[in-house]
This record gives sequence, C-alpha cells and structure tokens, in this order.
Amino acid sequence: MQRIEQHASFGGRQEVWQHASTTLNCTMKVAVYLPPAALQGQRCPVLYWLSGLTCTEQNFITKAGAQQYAARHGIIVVAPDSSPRGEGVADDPAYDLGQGAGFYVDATQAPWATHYQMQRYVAEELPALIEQHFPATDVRGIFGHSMGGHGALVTALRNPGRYRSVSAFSPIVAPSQVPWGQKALAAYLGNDREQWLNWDATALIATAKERLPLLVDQGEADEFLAEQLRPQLLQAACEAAGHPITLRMQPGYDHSYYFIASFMEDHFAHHAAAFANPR
Ligand SMILES: N[C@@H](CCC(=O)N[C@@H](CS)C(=O)NCC(=O)O)C(=O)O
Repeated sequence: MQRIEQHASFGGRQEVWQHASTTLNCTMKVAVYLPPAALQGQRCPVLYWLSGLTCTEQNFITKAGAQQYAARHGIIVVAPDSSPRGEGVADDPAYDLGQGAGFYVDATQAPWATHYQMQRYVAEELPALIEQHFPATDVRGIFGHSMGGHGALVTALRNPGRYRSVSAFSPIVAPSQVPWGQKALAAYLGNDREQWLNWDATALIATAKERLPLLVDQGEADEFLAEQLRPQLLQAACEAAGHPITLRMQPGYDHSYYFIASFMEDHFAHHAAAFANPR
C-alpha cells in the first residue's frame, strides 16, 4: 500500500492510499481517516463508507464533515472508490453504469466480470487490508449514500456477523424495482431477475440471519426519492419481517452532501453505540 495524501484533521489524520487490488484487478484508491486515538497507538473500530454514483474516494472526505465525529468517537473511517478504475477497465458513457457505478455487486457478465467485483472487495479484501496495515480492531460498521446506501445495506445483510452496525443516507432500497438498479443489475448480472434479488435489500430482509437495527435518513426534497429510492418499500419489508428500522424523513433536504453532513453526527452516534456494546 502506498500513501498518496495526508492532511492533519481534528487532531487525527485524513489519508488517501493506493493499492493493487487482487479482487478488482486494478489499482484502487481508498481514503482512511485515523482518529487521534489511532495515532496514539490505540486499536480502533472501523466504519466503512460506500459512496454513490459518480463518486471517487474524495467526495466523502471533502464534503461529509465526518472527521470531527470520527475523532471524538475514536473510529477509523474507510471510504473506497465506488468502482474499479483505469484505462483497461470496462466503462460506459452514462454516469450510472461502469466506472463510478459499481453498485457493490460481483458481476457475472462480460465485459464487467473481469473487474467489477465490488462486493468481495468491500466485504473481504478491503477489511483484511485495513486490519493488517492500520491500528484497527475487527469491530466493523458500514454506511453509505444512495448507491452506497444500497451497498451498505446489502453488504451487511449478505455477511451476517461481519458488521456490528449499519446505516444509510437516501439508499436505493429496492434496486430490482427502480431504473438505476434495473439498468445496473441487468448489465452486471444478466437478465435472470431471480439473481437480482440476492442484491436487493428489500428482498434480503425477509430471510436475514441477523437483525441489525437499520438507521435510514431520507430527504423529502430529494429529486430521486419517488423514482429511484422509495424507502417505504424497505420499511414495509422490515415490518413484515420484524426487522428493526428507524426511517427518518427529513423535510426540505435534497440528495446532496449538504443533507448527508447535516445528519452525520447521528450516524456516528448510532455506530459508536453499537461498537461499545459487546455482542
Ligand atoms: N445528477 C447527478 C447524479 C449523480 C448523483 O447525484 N450522485 C450522488 C450520489 S447518487 C453524489 O454523491 N454525487 C457526488 C457529489 O455530490 O459529490 C449526475 O448526473 O452526476
């Protein structure tokens, strides 16, 4: 791993690292915030952030205002790029497919399957790397925004026991039922809609092996709310399955990082409380 950026921040350090990913077959960039406790040699729990469409590892660290809360709670925050990248990596001219739009799934279809294995990357390769190279414990949480909110929910649901906590901002809760998800899942997984359900939080809730409480914040003025996000589908699935969920509709807020930053403190409190509780 090679460090390519470092900035003092709230007594800790915001870093960006670059590494060769064996899962994705390309060079990946990942942002790592080390709180003051980690710089003093303490092992800290790790909160993974998954970004939305068009994002790199930069959007979250420059716009979400998370460093102050990570510093206060003594949490390492890891924010990877949202897809494999590079000249040899398959892409599409549209913003919602290909580079910047990995959807956190493991692709099975050409030309995507060679590099687009984002689920194994975020759930397996990245935690192993972080826990080897940084003063991290194996206590993990995961959260994200939009496509990354979908990624966080699905990653926690598919990997029981691996995360202590999960939350999301404006997630795509039912990708198999909305245009962004249908386009990406058809490309990456093919046309068998049964396969799509393995990557759809609303579908996975019914048979979840672990009932981690979900915290979901959603802006009511979000331009993608009615067509792409539809959080009520997740709430209904949770009610049917007896899965704990706190869905907070936030009047006046749109889909942007201004919204995310406004409720970031609450998400850190949610994850920090879970980290403090022994299982
Ligand atoms: N209107 C946007 C749609 C993509 C979008 O809204 N991306 C969200 C995540 S779904 C985002 O985080 N954008 C980057 C940012 O706001 O920094 C575009 O065409 O680029």
